[in-house]
Amino acid sequence: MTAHAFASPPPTRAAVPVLRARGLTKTYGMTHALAGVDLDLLAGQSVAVMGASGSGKTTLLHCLAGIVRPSSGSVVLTTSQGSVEVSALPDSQRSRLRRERLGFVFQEGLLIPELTAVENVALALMLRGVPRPAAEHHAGLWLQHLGLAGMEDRRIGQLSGGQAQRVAIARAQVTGAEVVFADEPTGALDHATSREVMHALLQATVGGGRTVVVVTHDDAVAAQCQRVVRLRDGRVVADSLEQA
Ligand SMILES: Nc1ncnc2c1ncn2[C@@H]1O[C@H](COP(=O)(O)OP(=O)(O)OP(=O)(O)O)[C@@H](O)[C@H]1O
Repeated sequence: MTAHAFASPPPTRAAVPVLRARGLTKTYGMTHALAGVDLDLLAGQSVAVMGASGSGKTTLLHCLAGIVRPSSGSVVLTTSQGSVEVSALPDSQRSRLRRERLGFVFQEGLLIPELTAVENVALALMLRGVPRPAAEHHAGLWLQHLGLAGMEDRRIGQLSGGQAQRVAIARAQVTGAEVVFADEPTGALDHATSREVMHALLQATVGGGRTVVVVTHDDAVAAQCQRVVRLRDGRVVADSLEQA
């Protein structure tokens, strides 16, 4: 079985948005981090979310991914397993949804330094009940697929920043997540490595019919995505899809 076979692409649902946000607001005290966002993300689409510091990018990502609940508005996720209103779920069900149906690549990687590359990736499967030998086998296939053959048994601290981000990409992909969220996935990398990591991320996601949402300050990273959404003061002020 190949890495692709284990995390097979979902059927095409071109007309139905994978994520549909309506009237999203998020308020922290006096701060309106999101001030009314409507957004449809399609299957197989790569979307960069850009904007100045404090414009609400991470808050939007966190609301879309069910990490935080919006103050008002809704987020509906539609995958091959059906539709769910993420924003209406209690905390425990949102955690489960994130673990089972979504993938995450954050700048810090969220990798466990004490574990090896293959153990970090396998953990995502073991949390879903896959026995360790099978989990490590499939984790190894994804690491190979992302150019990390021979590095499976290194701890995270023994990898370069770009290699560690590839481990994070493998971890986000190994469960077959149909939507992957990346917050500044290349923020700590040099230009060439950033390009390679973005390429690996896009190949592993969009290449398999999955959707990827990337928060970034970097124009070069955004240019690798199919669509760019710009935020200002918690609102969408530009969307390359609408301009196209
Ligand atoms: N947990 C929180 N508590 C209070 N205020 C918050 C919280 N999270 C975000 N904010 C505020 O909400 C606004 C939007 O923050 P957010 O992190 O979404 O912006 P951003 O565009 O991702 O910024 P950056 O590019 O600097 O990461 C900011 O004014 C921020 O200070």
